[in-house]
Amino acid sequence: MGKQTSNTNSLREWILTTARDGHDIDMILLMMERAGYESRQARKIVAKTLNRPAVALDVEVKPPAGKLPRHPEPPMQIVGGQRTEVSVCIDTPPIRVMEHLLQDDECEQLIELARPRLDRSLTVRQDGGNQVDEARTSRGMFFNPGESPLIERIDARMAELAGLPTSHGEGLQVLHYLPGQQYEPHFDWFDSSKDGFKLVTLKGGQRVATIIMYLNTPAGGGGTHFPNAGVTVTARRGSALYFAYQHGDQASLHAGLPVTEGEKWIATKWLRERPFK
Ligand SMILES: O=C(O)CCC(=O)C(=O)O
Ligand SMILES: [Fe+2]
Repeated sequence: MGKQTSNTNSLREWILTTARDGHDIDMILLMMERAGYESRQARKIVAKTLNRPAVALDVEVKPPAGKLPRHPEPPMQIVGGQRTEVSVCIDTPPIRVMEHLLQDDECEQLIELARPRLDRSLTVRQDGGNQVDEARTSRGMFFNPGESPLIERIDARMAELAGLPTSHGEGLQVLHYLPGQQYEPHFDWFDSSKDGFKLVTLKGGQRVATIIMYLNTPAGGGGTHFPNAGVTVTARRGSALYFAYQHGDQASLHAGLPVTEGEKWIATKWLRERPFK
């Protein structure tokens, strides 16, 4: 590193080139610190340049104190009377792609029930509140746990799939993305070094698994991408993506890729280590 990195643009270029040359993030940070950058500032710039949440660069893996999910086993599972096939298994992070987890008419009903209740999606702020976030441009809504027989049935099916009691589930969330809309790389676990951690984990503790149900098949784009695992799951009506994680798990970094054509509807179920309600 030399004088050429004294302005931000060329510093960003240097970070990108160095990462492409195969140096890992710790090495890039070390080189920056040796060149006089303060550690926090270096992490911030590297995270922004490589489109990684800053937390990705500085966290410890901590297993939950509460219950762990049970990963669905191939070749198939019968959950809530629904026969679902496990078509893909990945070890790191534990990922399962599930076929026919929802029936077509359940997907349709979820979309129609959610449509009039959609609002701009929020993300959890560091102080524990919610915020509109440019990284998440979809619109969404939450069903109340067990608010109707359909929701009750789906909540129960998802809990059974992950081997956790229904009480460990957050309210089912539906998201709607139009062309260009996406959810940038993020973790679903909560970062214990953030001020709001106590508040967001007060009820239910840490998140331990996520199930993303694809309610339609977007005409283009819209897959769920795990940049650190090098995996993209195709969004297809009725299928679902299960993945599990612990605090600090870098492999679980994931993104909702931009929809390029048509629209994308998903329902997300986040599961906690302890009862959420
Ligand atoms: O849209 C997607 O495929 C990903 C959604 C997601 O990551 C989430 O809801 O936590
Ligand atoms: Fe997510």
